[in-house]
Amino acid sequence: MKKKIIAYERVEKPVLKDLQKKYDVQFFKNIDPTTDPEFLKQLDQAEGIIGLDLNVNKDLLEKAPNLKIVSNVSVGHNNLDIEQLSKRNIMATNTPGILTDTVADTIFGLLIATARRIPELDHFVKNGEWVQSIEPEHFGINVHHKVLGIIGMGRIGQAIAQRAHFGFDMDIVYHSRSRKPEVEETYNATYSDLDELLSQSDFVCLMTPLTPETERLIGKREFQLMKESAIFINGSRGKTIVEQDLIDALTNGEITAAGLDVFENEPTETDNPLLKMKNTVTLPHIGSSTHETELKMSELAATNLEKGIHGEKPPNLINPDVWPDKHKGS
Ligand SMILES: NC(=O)C1=CN([C@@H]2O[C@H](COP(=O)(O)OP(=O)(O)OC[C@H]3O[C@@H](n4cnc5c(N)ncnc54)[C@H](OP(=O)(O)O)[C@@H]3O)[C@@H](O)[C@H]2O)C=CC1
Ligand SMILES: O=CC(=O)O
Repeated sequence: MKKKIIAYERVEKPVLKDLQKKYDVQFFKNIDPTTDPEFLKQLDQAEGIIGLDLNVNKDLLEKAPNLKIVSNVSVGHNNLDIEQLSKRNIMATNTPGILTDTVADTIFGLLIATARRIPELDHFVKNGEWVQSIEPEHFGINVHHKVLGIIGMGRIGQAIAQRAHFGFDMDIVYHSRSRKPEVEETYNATYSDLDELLSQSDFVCLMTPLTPETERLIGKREFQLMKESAIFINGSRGKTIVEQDLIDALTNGEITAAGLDVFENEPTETDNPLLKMKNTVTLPHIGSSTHETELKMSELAATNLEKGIHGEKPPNLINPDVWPDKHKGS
């Protein structure tokens, strides 16, 4: 009998087709996984789950007695309760590295689009408002030679630093849990505590994972520490900031603009005030969403999944504590 698999929300078609040849795979999208009868039926038998952003918590795991692996098609894994997974000896995997450059491109694009007001002025031209030469009220802010503060100098943070240093002659200040001597040397970056980074930077770019330590990391106090001319970019997760405090900071002129790829709730509410502001650029969480990179992510997630359901060690195991002693070193 074919092994049962759940594919959830996003697995690229060629990868899904390939998996469907080998396993009994059901694909679910736009359902409520806590109540959908077909999902719950498959969950009862499933040995593997592959997909994006499924909330894998104690409740779901209690309904998944045969599960061996949850394979995220993302590098972020804040949707997974790792403690509960490990308790049940279930593997969790993600897709680090292969999306790094694509996400850094997106974040840098967002930064430039916000500083140079590209979406706003695109709308201005297409709307027929460009009827005479533009006025200073349409001018933007330089990106090159400015100070870029990066919070979370991991894989993606470093790829952003590379673009900023070599492409735009920016001065880089960063904050992470640990110092990175190699990064400091390669990108002439300076380590700083969070408050100093916030007060020094022309652009503040948030690129940490969402964890209990980073949840609501940037709120009212932190926005008030930023320069009034600062542009804030969030590429991490929406819940790493206090969204209402960002709305207030933009409304009160405590900072100049914001570029956002992520929101507290996704999809965000259509009446979110951030969507009505001229000084925000908003994206629907597309950091890694190019055809090439999404395919690679699905392929890597499928490799992780297949290894896991066949009792082999997946390359991107997040909770190595589940790997039995007899397999250590393999
Ligand atoms: N918008 C999008 O589409 C995408 C968003 N992401 C988000 O980006 C995140 C980062 O990805 P990636 O760069 O690959 O991950 P990494 O693990 O390589 O980097 C994470 C960085 O965050 C730092 N960090 C963790 N906790 C804290 C903290 N409490 N305070 C300060 N810094 C902290 C880490 O510090 P240290 O190195 O010292 O441990 C590390 O430098 C993902 O987890 C995901 O949430 C990822 C892909 C796409
Ligand atoms: O947000 C996307 C991810 O890969 O994490």
